[in-house]
Amino acid sequence: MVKNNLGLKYLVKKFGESLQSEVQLTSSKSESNRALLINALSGNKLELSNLSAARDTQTMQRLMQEAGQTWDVLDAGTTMRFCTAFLAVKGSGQTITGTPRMCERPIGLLVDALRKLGAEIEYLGKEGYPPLKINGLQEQKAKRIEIPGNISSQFISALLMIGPSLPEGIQLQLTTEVFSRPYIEMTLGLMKRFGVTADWSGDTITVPHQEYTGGAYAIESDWSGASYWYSIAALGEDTNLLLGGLRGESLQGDQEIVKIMEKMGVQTTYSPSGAHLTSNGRLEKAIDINFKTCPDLAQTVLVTAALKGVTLHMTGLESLRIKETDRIAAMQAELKKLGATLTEDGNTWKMVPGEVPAKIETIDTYDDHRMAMAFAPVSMLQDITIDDPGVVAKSYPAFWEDWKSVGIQIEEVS
Ligand SMILES: O=C(O)C1=C[C@@H](OP(=O)(O)O)[C@@H](O)[C@H](O)C1
Ligand SMILES: C=C(OP(=O)(O)O)C(=O)O
Repeated sequence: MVKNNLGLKYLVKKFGESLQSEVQLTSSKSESNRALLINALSGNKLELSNLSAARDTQTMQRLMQEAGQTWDVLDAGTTMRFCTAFLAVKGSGQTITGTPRMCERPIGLLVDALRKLGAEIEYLGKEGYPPLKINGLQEQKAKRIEIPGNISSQFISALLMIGPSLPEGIQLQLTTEVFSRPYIEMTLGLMKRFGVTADWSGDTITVPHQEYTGGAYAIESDWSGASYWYSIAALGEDTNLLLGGLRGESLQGDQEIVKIMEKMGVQTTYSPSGAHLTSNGRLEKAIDINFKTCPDLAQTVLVTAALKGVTLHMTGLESLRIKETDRIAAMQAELKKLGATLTEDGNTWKMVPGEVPAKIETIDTYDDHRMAMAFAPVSMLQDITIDDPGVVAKSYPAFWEDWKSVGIQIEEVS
């Protein structure tokens, strides 16, 4: 089990002032975990700096260093999918497992693809889910692999990163529309940074056999983590906030938060130090958003909109059901506490804000870091209690410390 501080709650006190401050943001776990996999596949040729302190990244780093018989990824999706692909080329009978929730998150499409390439993979529990026992491929049996792109882009990223190490390379044919596409582009972008070329034409991505080159790379700050600060800025008045370490040209699709929040009052400009957030006074009362390219922003945007009286018409939320928790169900329950309703009609969702109660009930977090971080900005309007605040460690361990550093008061309650 992942040990969060069970039983602990944080009372985040209302912060009624205008926020004039700066924060050095945590770095991206998505970039970090890709860089760590590429480093391992390259024979440790990379010089990485600013690796994320996220538990998901620390776990990835520890597993790669220990190289033991049992790889426990805890609740880290990327770590599970990337290490499974790594073991499919380098493994010799290792077991890979994770938390009970991780063993409910699908991996069948990745396993099918790796088996076709020639790896021997056995399901130790339920077919299609971790835990797995993996023997690395002795001989490559296929090069062209068909894979749906609408379940998790992490399967595709994992296959692409091992592609150059395969004797014949890999050719992926994406058989459905692609969700979370920017994460695949991030993968290809980092591979290119380390000397590997790939071609994405139509629905086919081709990676020839080649060697990763070495080189130095500083991981960028985390745009998903930045989204909670955008929420604070949207809910506060007269904000002036510098988020250190973010770049205007990012590999991360969650930079989309800039465009979304422009419609809810936050303007972004860049300097060499990072992203500067100021208030722009705008508020659109109904917004259409497709979260297909940025699913991790959904919770932040839903909470911000619910509190600003903005109706959201949404598509692209399908993958939320198979993340750290069923995020649709969790959001339906918790948004109710803010007086809002989230309804589903086929492949579309609608969030209608309501009257925000004068005292909001404790927010439950469902072992999901993004539940805690998305609801914390309620404190711009009133006191809010967040259950199991330690969940943030998965991606942003310094989250609460960073909040305190700008003057937000937090008290432990039980
Ligand atoms: O590749 C990545 O780093 C990620 C891809 C996304 O997952 P899916 O591709 O499963 O949507 C995202 O939700 C996750 O937090 C990180
Ligand atoms: C879904 C997430 O992570 P993962 O899939 O890597 O567990 C996330 O960080 O929101």
